Amino acid sequence: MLRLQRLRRLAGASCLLRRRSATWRSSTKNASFSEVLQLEDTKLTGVVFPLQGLERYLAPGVNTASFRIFNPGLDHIHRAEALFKPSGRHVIDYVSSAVRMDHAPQLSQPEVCFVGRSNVGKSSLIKALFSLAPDVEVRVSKTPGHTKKMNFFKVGKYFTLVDMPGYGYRAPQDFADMVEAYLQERQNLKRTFLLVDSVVGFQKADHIAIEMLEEFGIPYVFVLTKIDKAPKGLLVKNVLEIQDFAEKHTQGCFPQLFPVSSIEYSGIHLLRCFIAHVTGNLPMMNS
Ligand SMILES: Nc1nc2c(ncn2[C@@H]2O[C@H](COP(=O)(O)OP(=O)(O)OP(=O)(O)O)[C@@H](O)[C@H]2O)c(=O)[nH]1
Ligand SMILES: [Mg+2]
Repeated sequence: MLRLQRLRRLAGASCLLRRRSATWRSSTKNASFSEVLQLEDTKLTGVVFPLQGLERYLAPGVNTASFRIFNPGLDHIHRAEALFKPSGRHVIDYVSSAVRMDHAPQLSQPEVCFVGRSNVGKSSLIKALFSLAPDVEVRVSKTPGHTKKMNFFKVGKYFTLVDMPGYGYRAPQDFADMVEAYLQERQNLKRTFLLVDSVVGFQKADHIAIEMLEEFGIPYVFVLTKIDKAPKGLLVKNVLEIQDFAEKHTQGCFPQLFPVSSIEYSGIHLLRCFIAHVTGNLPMMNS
């Protein structure tokens, strides 16, 4: 697809954005894995492995093999958490922001980035991932189009997380220039997380972003956000649709979706573990 055409479509595609905004409840309950381990089994599964927690709502016979492709043990999840906790010389911090690639910090450590429609919950997800490092400031807002720059956060010497501006409604003018260039040029980019809102499911702008990631041939994975907000039936429908799409219509997408709630911390511990894994920081894992 012509770059300019995609640029316009990504920046301008008006989506069915829900204006009904959620208030940010800054609960720290279940932020740490040791707290989660105190939960009874069903609740623990729901918080740590939200996909598996949904299995009981599925019709008999639905194939759930792809729900467990990345299926670490609790010990791996615990080990991964240590990377997200600052200690001694292990510093987690905001590095800098950039609107152009030549302003992006020169970092050689593995990197992952978070993309998705404005307001889908990218910054909130990063804030939840960093909830054990409360000094790290990640700004979230109920107003779509809040994040205007690429924001780089360094997790010690291990990896970098990048919070991207959103596409679609109120995307920054230079969105596509900045994000396309980043995705194409960033040598140390190990995985792109494409966030989809669990209440609204795939939107037109998401398909444009998927097309772009497929065209660039870079590995990506879907994250389903705000699962605390979606009624169970709708959540299950969107989960199955996205899993099916990833399996049948993509090349570069990891075939397991990661559902999360940045408010209740569901899926956050597993996602920390996946990030540690894809950045090469859990060498004992072979899944
Ligand atoms: N209920 C609920 N609300 C959430 C969750 N994650 C984010 N939100 C809310 O969604 C709104 C947008 O969150 P942000 O994290 O700023 O979204 P963003 O994708 O970074 O948005 P832009 O920077 O504008 O692209 C805020 O009002 C958040 O409180 C979640 O897991 N559950
Ligand atoms: Mg943001």
